[in-house]
Amino acid sequence: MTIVYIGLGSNLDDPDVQIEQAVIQLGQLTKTKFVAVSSLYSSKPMGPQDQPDYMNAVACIDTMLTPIELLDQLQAIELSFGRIRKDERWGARVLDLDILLFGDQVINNERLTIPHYGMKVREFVIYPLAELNSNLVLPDGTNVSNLKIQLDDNGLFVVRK
Ligand SMILES: CC1(C)Nc2nc(N)[nH]c(=O)c2N=C1O
Repeated sequence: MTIVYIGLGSNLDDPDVQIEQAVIQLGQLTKTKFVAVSSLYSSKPMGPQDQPDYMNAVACIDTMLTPIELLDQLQAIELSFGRIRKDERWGARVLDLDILLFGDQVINNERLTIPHYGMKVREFVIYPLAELNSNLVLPDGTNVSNLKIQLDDNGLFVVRK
């Protein structure tokens, strides 16, 4: 089994409901045990500002799936929520499920970049991740609590514990 952290994001069609429903779907992944989910956070859009604020959370699972098997299942969930893969890059979306960390694995191939390429500079990832595990150390030795201290909260706030 491998501990995996997944970033959840939504800013369309009742984002809080999208996140809650997505968490239920994560609990139904094959060969996987659901471990925990962070509080629900509201965050300003990173990238184009002409879109609604986001709802973000981070979930933790313990899985026997391979990284690609997990990616396939997460992309299927996104599609089932109406996410069109050709969504405008950095545009509004109904649901984003990003694999942030897959154990201490470092993966770089055409389908997967793990750890997630932008996670260290995203308060809407680092704050919920530190909430779940303040002692977490990334594969490159970076401590998540130190990353949180260095990151401005950019107006991030907890909507629901
Ligand atoms: C468009 C981009 C980069 N901006 C985001 N901005 C925020 N605040 N939250 C997200 O989940 C998010 N996801 C994205 O994909």
